[in-house]
Amino acid sequence: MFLTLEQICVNYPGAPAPAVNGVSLQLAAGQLGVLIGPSGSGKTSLLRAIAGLEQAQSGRISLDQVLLDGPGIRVAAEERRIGMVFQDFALFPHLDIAANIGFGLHQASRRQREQRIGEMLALVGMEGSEEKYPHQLSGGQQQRVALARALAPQPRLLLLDEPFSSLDVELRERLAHDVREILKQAHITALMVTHDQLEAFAIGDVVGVMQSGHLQQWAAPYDLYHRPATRFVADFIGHGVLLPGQLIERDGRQVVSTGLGDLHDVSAAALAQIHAHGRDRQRFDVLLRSDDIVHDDASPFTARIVRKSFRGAEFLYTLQLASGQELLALVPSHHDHAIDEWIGIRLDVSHVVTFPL
Ligand SMILES: Nc1ncnc2c1ncn2[C@@H]1O[C@H](COP(=O)(O)OP(=O)(O)OP(=O)(O)O)[C@@H](O)[C@H]1O
Repeated sequence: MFLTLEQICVNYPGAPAPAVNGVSLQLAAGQLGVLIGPSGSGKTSLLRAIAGLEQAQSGRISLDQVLLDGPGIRVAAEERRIGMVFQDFALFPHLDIAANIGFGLHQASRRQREQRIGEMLALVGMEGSEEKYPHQLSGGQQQRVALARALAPQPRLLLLDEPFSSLDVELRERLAHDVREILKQAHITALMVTHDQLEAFAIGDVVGVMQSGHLQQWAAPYDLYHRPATRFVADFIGHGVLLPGQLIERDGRQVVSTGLGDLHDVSAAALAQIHAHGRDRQRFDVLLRSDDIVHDDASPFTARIVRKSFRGAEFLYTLQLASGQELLALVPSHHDHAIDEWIGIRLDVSHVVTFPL
């Protein structure tokens, strides 16, 4: 693996708990990793430890087979060849774009520097901007220049800390896709921190969810969404709700029975997960996402609409069962029902995910 972290801990003096607590993860060369998690969960601290700006008190960090941090070893930040892009662009306002991008290229000849600046501007789609100044550029353009500047000295790894958070939502989405393409085209290995799940999914080959210094799961976006490893991840990613379930045999088949009907499509992986619950494996919680609940007038199960929000193609309904439990359901927006109306619902769960009680 290109980047390997093993059991990294970061403790700030006087803090009651470690900011980063035993985090291990790996990135292959050219892979894009993203860390998400609530405020204060340790994402920035982890990034700074990788950059060498914060001391990891224990654990090992290696990059391209070289140990950067480990017992008795600490490679200085400026020798790690790690580039960083921050939220606030941090371009030098008094330098033109060429000088900003060329800032880290002191060892290159003038010709090499000009060539590299030209290549970097082309990479981020800003050819011909050499003589402009940062204040003449939009926020998105400034962030492209910041990316070009970080990539110019050919870092072995790029770290991005909330690079889009000061941009408006529409621009963020576009820039997130562009940045993924730019990094892939340049075969850069990168680790990014964001608050925004959709951004994480749009950019990351692998996404990690942090909570209280721990890395709860490190997985492909699809697996994070469909096979969350912990209740925290299930809730944090896609607002899953949990419904009591039970493994029973019906007509010779093992099914998961819930208050909203049986789930027949129980994969071997789901059964293994249920068996791993141990002691009380007959009863557990089943994860339901908004796209697992289908509006069906013919269904014997009904729920009351408590809230609804229009999302264009769909409504996101908050539903309440007779038991009082709330569920979220995405319903095509041509089904426009009123608040307090009872509608028929049916479960259509393609991945059964369970958690022990
Ligand atoms: N320099 C510091 N000195 C002491 N404590 C710090 C320092 N930097 C961060 N912390 C604490 O470490 C914990 C993790 O902070 P960190 O900034 O890494 O989290 P984060 O997940 O990046 O948060 P956010 O999403 O709000 O940026 C928090 O409790 C924070 O208060």
